Amino acid sequence: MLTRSVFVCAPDIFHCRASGHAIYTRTGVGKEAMRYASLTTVGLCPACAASENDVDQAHGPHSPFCPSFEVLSVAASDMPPIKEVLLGSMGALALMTILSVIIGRIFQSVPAQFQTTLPIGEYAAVTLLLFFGLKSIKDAWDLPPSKVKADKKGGPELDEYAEAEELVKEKEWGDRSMLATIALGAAQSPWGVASGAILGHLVATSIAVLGGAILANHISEKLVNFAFPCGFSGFNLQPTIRVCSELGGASMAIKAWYMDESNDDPRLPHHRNPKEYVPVHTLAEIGVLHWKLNAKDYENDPELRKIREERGYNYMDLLDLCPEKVENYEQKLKNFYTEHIHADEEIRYCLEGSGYFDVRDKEDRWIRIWVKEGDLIILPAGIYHRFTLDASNYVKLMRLFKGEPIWTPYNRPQEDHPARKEYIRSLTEYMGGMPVEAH
Ligand SMILES: CSCCC(=O)C(=O)O
Ligand SMILES: [Fe+2]
Ligand code: NI
Repeated sequence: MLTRSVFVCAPDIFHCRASGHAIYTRTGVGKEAMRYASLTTVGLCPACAASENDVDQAHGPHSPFCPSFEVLSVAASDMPPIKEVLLGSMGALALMTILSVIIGRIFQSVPAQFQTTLPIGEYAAVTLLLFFGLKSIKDAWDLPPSKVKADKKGGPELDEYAEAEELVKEKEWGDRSMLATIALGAAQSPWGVASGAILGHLVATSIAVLGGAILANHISEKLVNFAFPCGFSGFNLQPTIRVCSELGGASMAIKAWYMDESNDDPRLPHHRNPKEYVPVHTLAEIGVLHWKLNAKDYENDPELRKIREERGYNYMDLLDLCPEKVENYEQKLKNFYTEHIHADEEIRYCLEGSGYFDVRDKEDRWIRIWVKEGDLIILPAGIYHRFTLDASNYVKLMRLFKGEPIWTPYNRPQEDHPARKEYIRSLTEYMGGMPVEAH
């Protein structure tokens, strides 16, 4: 039987007004896209498509997120040329992809406050990608071998439609790819995502159109389901790498990253593009130690007591960093953000709110350490550092000290300061003295 593929989409199954046969259409945004998407025969099944372009009555509003590229065999004589099909569907897909990316951006950029303290868009991206990727694999896994259709020689068309209908109901991987696009658009560079997704669709569409007849017999449905997560990720390699790095970041005990070079507001995160997280062992290598404690019960916390006893931190005070409680608030913040060292360790335990401790690494790059409730960090004597509030604009810190507290900052440059020299020496030596319980 002569066949050519048509794109179909789950919500767009309706019935031939003449014969009552199920008809599958390619969705688009609005009539134009639909028409381009080769739907001259919509409204009538190919067999009854004597009259043309009776398109719209049967068709409700389109979902803009429905670029499914399921494939169905239809008698070729009733179909427009392949070039039109390809161009039309690509146009619709490109439009939907761009829309998705825009939606993703809006989703991300809503409240600046959330964006910096809680990267919702990025977590959502990771979650969605994981979810759809895994679901696709699971679907493939669950698909019984009997569903893999045996080659059928020109059976009645009605059967093929019915079978395709079943297939369509079962899977909506186009929708999945759109959701993933929205999510990636939220988390990543919009141009990269848009071009990656469009390229991905172009290749998938070409394969679908050209190999439509083969796919229509869904010999490789199982394969397609396995291939989807890989393929989509492949075409979005860069964003995927970023999402993986985001996953890494989300799972970190304490978040730290290399800073960009921009002079924007210090209270913004100042991530590099792409983000570069710094693992705790790298922090440990430059002598920065970290513990996660229960800040809610800091007065009775046995873990805190143990650290204080072991390290001799007999002095303690609380610093509530807000304009009402701190004298010379603005000036103090300015001083905190001026690069400096101390002759002693700087020990800070975050009880509420959050803020950024920036420290220089061995190559003199800034590492930004995001300290939140429950984070206790120790900066070694002699390390260049500074502190700023983040977008939440509030932090309550416990300050600890061995003996009488001395907070004197020595602003950079301090290459001849004994504490600096000692610190440099300790960096070049084996850092074996690190307490192992720090994490
Ligand atoms: C607000 S505590 C951190 C600021 C700092 O580096 C310091 O106090 O020396
Ligand atoms: Fe300091
Ligand atoms: Ni612990």
